[in-house]
Amino acid sequence: MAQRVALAEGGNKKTSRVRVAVRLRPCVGNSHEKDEGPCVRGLDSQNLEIVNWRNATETVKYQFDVFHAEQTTQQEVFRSSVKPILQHVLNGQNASVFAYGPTGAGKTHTMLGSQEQPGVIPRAVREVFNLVKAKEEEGGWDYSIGMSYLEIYNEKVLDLLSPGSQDLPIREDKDKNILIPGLTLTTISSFADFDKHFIPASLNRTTASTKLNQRSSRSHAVLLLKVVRTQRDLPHRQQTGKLYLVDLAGSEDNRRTGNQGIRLKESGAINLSLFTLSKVVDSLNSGTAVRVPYRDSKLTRLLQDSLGGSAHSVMITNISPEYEYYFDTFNALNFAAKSKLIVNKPFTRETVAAPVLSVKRTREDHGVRGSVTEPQKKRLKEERKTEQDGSSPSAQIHSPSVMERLLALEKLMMSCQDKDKQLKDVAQSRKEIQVLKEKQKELETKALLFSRLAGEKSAATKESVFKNNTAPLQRKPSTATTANKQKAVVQPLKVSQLQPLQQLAVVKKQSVCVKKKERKLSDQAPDGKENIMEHGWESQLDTSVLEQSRQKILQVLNTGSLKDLKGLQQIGDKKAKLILGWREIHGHFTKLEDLGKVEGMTEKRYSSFMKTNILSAMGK
Ligand SMILES: Nc1ncnc2c1ncn2[C@@H]1O[C@H](COP(=O)(O)OP(=O)(O)OP(=O)(O)O)[C@@H](O)[C@H]1O
Repeated sequence: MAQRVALAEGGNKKTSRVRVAVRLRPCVGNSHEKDEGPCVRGLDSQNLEIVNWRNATETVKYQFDVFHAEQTTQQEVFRSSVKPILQHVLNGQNASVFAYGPTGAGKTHTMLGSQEQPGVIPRAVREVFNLVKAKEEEGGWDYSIGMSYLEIYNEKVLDLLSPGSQDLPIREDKDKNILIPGLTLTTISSFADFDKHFIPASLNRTTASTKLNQRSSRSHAVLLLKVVRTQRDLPHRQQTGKLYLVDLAGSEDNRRTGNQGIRLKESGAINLSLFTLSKVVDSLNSGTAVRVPYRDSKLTRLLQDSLGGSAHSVMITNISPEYEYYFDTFNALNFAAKSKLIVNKPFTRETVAAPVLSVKRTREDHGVRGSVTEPQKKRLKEERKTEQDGSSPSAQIHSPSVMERLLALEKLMMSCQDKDKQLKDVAQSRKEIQVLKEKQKELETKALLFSRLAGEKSAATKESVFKNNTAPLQRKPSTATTANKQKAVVQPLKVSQLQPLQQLAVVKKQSVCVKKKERKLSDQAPDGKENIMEHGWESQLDTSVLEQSRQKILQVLNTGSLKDLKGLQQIGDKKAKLILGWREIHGHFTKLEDLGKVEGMTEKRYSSFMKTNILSAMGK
């Protein structure tokens, strides 16, 4: 009997890298902020630079697939970043566009826009209808379009087309398609039809006023357009393509949003899901993770298809020009830089109404993305070896122990809000910074000597490569830097951000210790259990409770204030500051073992830290 059978692959097996665009919002602040000038600006249609707060004379440069400057219109953003991927949806493939960035940077403006300046969503829907019309005229296939619209609010999936509905589950079918049973799918036959459903549903989205944005999105909103095309003649092939248009909630620094109560809870959920998104990206980039943590948040579970999955994806990172948002912008750019390394494998989803032998799926088809391939293993082995014998020039140039402390201290000086305390801390920190800078200089002189010997380009040549002819960006006066600091004391972050696998290739002594530690901590016994020598006490505990405690500690490490960090066992003032500093430089701790990379956290201290904190959390 004729049967509809899913084909494993419909045709296109090519890989598709996540395209990353960055859009800079115009300055919308008061005149005082405008006087300060922007902290970031575009250099051309792909490159931009941001002031380097660590050095008054330096900027950090980034390159993306597209850079949209302040004056870029909604039409241009759509035409260059979104329109090219829409055609795939009509061929049974998935595509997704998501707006990422800190609160108030223009994500909703980009995705939704306004009546006068419609954004990506209305333009994309209109374009899909246009494409369908043109295809129908070609003949041979019938098309139907359906829409769903949901928000993820406080880790709940809510149907915006059916307000009042309960939290919906997210499931995955055997072909790795992400499904939401119970989600309304409304058939639409024209753009006007879409508008009729979309506008009232948008009003159901949860927004609220915070100090940084009058109408801040408190949820991640996802519009899904499902295009099904069916062949008119036998064998009546049917292809289903999905377009996800996602307006993410913004990452928030609650010291500045002034969030309290319910807003603070929302913010916790937003930050946690964005943190998981960052972990997913790290995991995909490292290529070594056994498991990509998609399931750790609803957002990543839903975007599983779009990140390292089967979609043609575009991420539009929105950033703000004002100094007020400097660190948010910096973090967003670093996230965007690592996201552009992700590769997706789009394929056509097709069914036919004829008896078809089921196609055997290869291991790759099943999406075993995280497993370590032989070449990857070899590369990792080589990297470890390089670090251990110190033969990498970069291993000689960076010194995290000195540099991280320097950065952490400077950051603390810049962000400290309590004025009295600031004066005291600044005097103390200045002294420490001076000592650290001397050490840094000493290391650089050695590094320079080494790289000359190794025939590398000198630091001066490297610096000139980054020079451009445009006038320098205005630098906000900072107590942490001096005007005569002509030589860059640190490498622009770009170098390490774009080569995550080499990020640990730092000073020989430390990296050897960190690597060994990392390997030992993450070593798995053949049966998958953790090394009993390291974690013997853990095996006595209930695994789910243990995992909960670990997650709690990880959350404090990633989102806790200085006070929260000091609330952890064995974390004093100095260590808490070093953790904050590490966070500023590297973003979040992907896993607890990363704590081993923080200055002074030896293997023994780490084990003892974990044991004490977990047992104390469990009241033992
Ligand atoms: N490109 C732009 N041109 C003009 N105005 C803009 C632009 N981008 C953003 N804005 C304005 O900036 C303000 C904040 O933008 P928006 O609400 O889109 O930020 P958001 O990133 O979605 O914030 P949140 O995460 O808090 O929801 C709005 O008033 C918006 O109209």
